[in-house]
Amino acid sequence: MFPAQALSEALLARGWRVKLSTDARGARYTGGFSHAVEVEQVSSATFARGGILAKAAAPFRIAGGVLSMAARMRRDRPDVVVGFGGYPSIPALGAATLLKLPRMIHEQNGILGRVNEIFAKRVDVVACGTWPTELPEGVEAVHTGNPVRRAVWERAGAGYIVPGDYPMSILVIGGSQGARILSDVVPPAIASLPMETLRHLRVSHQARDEDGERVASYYAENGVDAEVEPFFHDIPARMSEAQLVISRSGASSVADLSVIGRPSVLIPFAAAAGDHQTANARQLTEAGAAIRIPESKLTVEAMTDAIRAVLEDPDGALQMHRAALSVGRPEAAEELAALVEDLAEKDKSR
Ligand SMILES: CC(=O)N[C@H]1[C@@H](OP(=O)(O)OP(=O)(O)OC[C@H]2O[C@@H](n3ccc(=O)[nH]c3=O)[C@H](O)[C@@H]2O)O[C@H](CO)[C@@H](O)[C@@H]1O
Repeated sequence: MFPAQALSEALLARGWRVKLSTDARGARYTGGFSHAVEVEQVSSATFARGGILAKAAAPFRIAGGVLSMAARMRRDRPDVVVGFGGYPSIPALGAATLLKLPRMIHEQNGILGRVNEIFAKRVDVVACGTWPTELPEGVEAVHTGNPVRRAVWERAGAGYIVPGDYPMSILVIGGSQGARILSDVVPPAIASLPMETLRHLRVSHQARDEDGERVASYYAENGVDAEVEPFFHDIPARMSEAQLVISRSGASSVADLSVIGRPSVLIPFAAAAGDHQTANARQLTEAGAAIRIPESKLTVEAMTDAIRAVLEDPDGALQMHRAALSVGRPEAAEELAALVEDLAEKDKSR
């Protein structure tokens, strides 16, 4: 949802009206959007999840969503329709294709997701968050980078305090849902740090609801000052205060890390389609901004070594901070908004 939020912020600032079309589930995650964005719910469905009945009903739900969206778009005539992938984007993109409205997609990862793959050849432009992105031949593609929210780009290059003998913090995040593997491995790794380090350390740890209690008590029993939440609404602030971030390498997490510029230890989600999280992590590891630990090699010892490598080497940490910034694209939302405007203009002059 964050890339759509970031684009809506840039478009509103340029004076556009913005509507967000999503399904009932997506509508629950729109809290960060400006009140000026109208949220329109539409039915959609996935073939990938659910029982046999849900799968059998999926084509009908999708067709219903496309037709209802087409009726609304005939009335509203949006200047441009932008899809960010995922099945909730099918009705709006499907309707825009039927009505031949200007339309584009943005792909966050280096490999097209299933829905974006279907629409890549049916849209005017494919904007890419990662470069290069594997695309079918003949597709017009532009590298915009992954748009980050205003609260993130406002902290672009926020001053970095190198690790030392004063209050320090580590942020642990597992994508938008939290990651069990990080809740298993990170608390014991942090608890094994020297007393001298622990005395100055504060940890923010995002854990899944079902893991929260055991993670919080483990930290408390081992004398670690930690805050454990299922979702932090102030990640940009916490990230800019952190000396080190331990994270999955989902596209938006990598974008946030590179715009704010923080050293990280990344554990790509091994089951992600086409191993795209390893590709996402590469942007930061190749620049020297992150240490990657594949899930297959993730142990408490490997995590402890990685944390110590950053916290006990202030010069190295400073280099990692600079390296992260060198790949950040704080202007991605503006570039994407400019692309949307170009498409709207092109259509008017047709
Ligand atoms: C498990 C999975 O399939 N994940 C995919 C999903 O990632 P998912 O959406 O889970 O994760 P991302 O890293 O892309 O985005 C997470 C966002 O949530 C923010 N955050 C996180 C924790 C928190 O407490 N508060 C908070 O605000 C992060 O800073 C980041 O901006 O879509 C991405 C974009 O297609 C893919 O790259 C990921 O592979």
